[in-house]
Amino acid sequence: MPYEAELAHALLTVTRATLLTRRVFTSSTKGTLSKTDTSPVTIGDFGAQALIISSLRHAFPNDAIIAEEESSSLASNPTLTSEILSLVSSTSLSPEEEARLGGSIKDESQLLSLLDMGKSTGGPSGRVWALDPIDGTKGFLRGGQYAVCLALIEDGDVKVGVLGCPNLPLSDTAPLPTSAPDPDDASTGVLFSATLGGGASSRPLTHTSSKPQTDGVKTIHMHSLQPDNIPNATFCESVEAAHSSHSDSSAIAELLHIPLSQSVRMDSQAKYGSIARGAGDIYLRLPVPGKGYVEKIWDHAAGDLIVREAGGVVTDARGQNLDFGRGRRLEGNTGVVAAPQGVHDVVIKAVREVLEGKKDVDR
Ligand SMILES: Nc1ncnc2c1ncn2[C@@H]1O[C@H](COP(=O)(O)OS(=O)(=O)O)[C@@H](OP(=O)(O)O)[C@H]1O
Ligand SMILES: [Mg+2]
Ligand SMILES: [Mg+2]
Ligand SMILES: [Mg+2]
Repeated sequence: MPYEAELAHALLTVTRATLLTRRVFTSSTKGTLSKTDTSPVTIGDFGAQALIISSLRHAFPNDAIIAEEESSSLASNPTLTSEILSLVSSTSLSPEEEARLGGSIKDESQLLSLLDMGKSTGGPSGRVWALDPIDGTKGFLRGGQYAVCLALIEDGDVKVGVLGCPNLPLSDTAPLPTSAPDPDDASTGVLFSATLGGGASSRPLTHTSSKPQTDGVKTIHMHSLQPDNIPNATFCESVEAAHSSHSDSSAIAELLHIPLSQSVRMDSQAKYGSIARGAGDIYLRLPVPGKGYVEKIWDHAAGDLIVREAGGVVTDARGQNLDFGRGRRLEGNTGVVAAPQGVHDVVIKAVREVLEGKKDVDR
């Protein structure tokens, strides 16, 4: 199978990092700092990023890396740096698995330099890993959904995607969670993955060790929704109205006759994983007027592939494919609309009708 080694490595390194974030999630202190753009970052984000970059350097030393965080956000804070080092030093994997990932991080100076190895500018050629160590940091802090996200992009195309979603139900048939997860519940925690042309899968978060290719692995599919059934669809969107316009999504739902009670607000790329396994149907991410925000590739690469491999279509709000070959951001796109193949056209028509019908053209 093409990209078998990359997928196996991505599954293991995302598992190790996700289990680290879970330890921070359940701890009362999360070492939260505010970045220059005022968004939050925690010792969980830094720890997960350092561990994943360390393993990628070990396994694929010639590949470029684009990652969200950098050491300057730590602002030379020695207390937090040593907390992160102790966090990355206690592992949940077996010695054999640790060896496959290249072992542990030795000291603080190695930790800081690893954090800064995710500064590739990306572009249309070559291999680059896109990493979001905690997507939905605000959700992570408020006790909601978050995801550890890793994707391999080659010549602008996503080839491998893995999402670690520790707060989603393991069961593919469970409804979308609307309340805070119980981190001690053994039926919580799932990994989603896909390779281009190889389909999409889910598996238990903790079940990696002996046979990562087969243990607990299930092929996942979107709902096969048709236009007549759209009023029965569930759509999901960001919790933060600053990230995705809630008023526009309401107007679109109204046009499609989808009751608002069928919408679920959820942080992070857990939205992509959820619709890919049929726990929900449509993901709407609608540009907020006046912001001119350009999406980052690490917020979408893994989820885009997982949904497409599960039988969905992912485009921006204008119906264009997401273009991951334009650098660190999705420079050619605005918003995201992900839906089952049978209804994506109809959803895009409604999105365009609502967005183009408004006077505000800054989108
Ligand atoms: N202004 C604006 N508009 C759109 N998107 C933004 C914006 N600001 C941030 N971000 C990115 O949103 C990521 C969080 O994902 P979601 O928006 O899906 O989740 S939620 O808002 O927390 O519900 C979040 O990812 P993390 O930083 O990894 O948490 C950001 O990269
Ligand atoms: Mg962030
Ligand atoms: Mg993110
Ligand atoms: Mg993040």
